[in-house]
Amino acid sequence: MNQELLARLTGAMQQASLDALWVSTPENVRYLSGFSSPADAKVLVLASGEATLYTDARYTVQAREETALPTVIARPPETLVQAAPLVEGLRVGFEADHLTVAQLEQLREHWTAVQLVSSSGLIARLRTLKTAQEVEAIRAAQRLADEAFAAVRPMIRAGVRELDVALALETYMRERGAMPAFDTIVASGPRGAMPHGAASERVIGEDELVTLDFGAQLNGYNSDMTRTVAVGNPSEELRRLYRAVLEAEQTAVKAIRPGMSCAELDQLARGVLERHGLAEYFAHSLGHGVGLAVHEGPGLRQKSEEVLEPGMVVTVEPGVYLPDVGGLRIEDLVLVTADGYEVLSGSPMDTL
Ligand SMILES: CSCC[C@H](N)C(=O)N1CCC[C@H]1C(=O)O
Repeated sequence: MNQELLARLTGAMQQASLDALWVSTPENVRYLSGFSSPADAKVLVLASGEATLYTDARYTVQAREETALPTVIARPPETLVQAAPLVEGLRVGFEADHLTVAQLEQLREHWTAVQLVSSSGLIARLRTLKTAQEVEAIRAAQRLADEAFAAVRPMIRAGVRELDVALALETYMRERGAMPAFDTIVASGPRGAMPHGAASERVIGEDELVTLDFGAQLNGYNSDMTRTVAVGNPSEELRRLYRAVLEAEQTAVKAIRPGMSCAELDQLARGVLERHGLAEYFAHSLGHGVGLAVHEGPGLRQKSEEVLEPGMVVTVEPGVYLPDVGGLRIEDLVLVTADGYEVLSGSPMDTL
């Protein structure tokens, strides 16, 4: 864990009046420790800045290779017995957004002389601002996704199953050491009306739009991009939808700069779709931060109170979804820079 990050975290803990933080959210465990099996690990951070990784004997060698943090090898609930002397008499925060009720009961059982405090978003807020190293990791993940798209684009035609397109994208990424960041979305024809239309056995038809939303997870960091491609000659109505979504996407991307409010950015894209009479079909928020998690802060949504800052990496992904007709989405991955933005996704977009 770098010293600046540690100082920011202990500062946030102090503000929340915490003497210690029990970190259980996998992405946060990885963020603090660099350990690549974070679902089987926890980190205890003390206000003094001392941090310890707890994992079990399956990971003895891996932990030695991957983390600079002192490591305790124990399996829960022995983990809690081991940590108990460090937290005795302290106010200890736990991550309410992740810890299950059963796990909280275990903490209560083993840490009897501890004041357990529900905390939320302490590390998530730090994670919204990426270091140069993190930006490089996301850039590499996106580059791989772009290459996968270029390799698979020629097979997206009538007569091919959505599943086979998804498999080709995922195979390309897996062969190069990555995993799919999430279930690859390939939504063709009327399935385009499903924002999360994971690839199905449907065979792509002639003159349809096909929405592909996918990402690579490489060294823990994710990418996220959507392209909608035309097969044959889609109808003028579908083209109209496509052009409206493209305009909304480009308008929002071009407005990105530090100080821009996330709610305002969402409204900018929504306003474009409104002028095209399509706002009611834009069924989700404009975008979200991307990093160790595919979905993280900041949220580019109507009720957000967040403001863009340099170092944030966000998606911009307006879409329209018309039940029984179809729909589409176009999404770029964008870095907020000191004086504007840089689009990290490099795949070409169709012009319709
Ligand atoms: C299941 S991960 C989906 C990734 C995708 N790019 C995405 O974030 N969205 C697609 C529809 C809206 C948005 C979402 O909020 O899930």
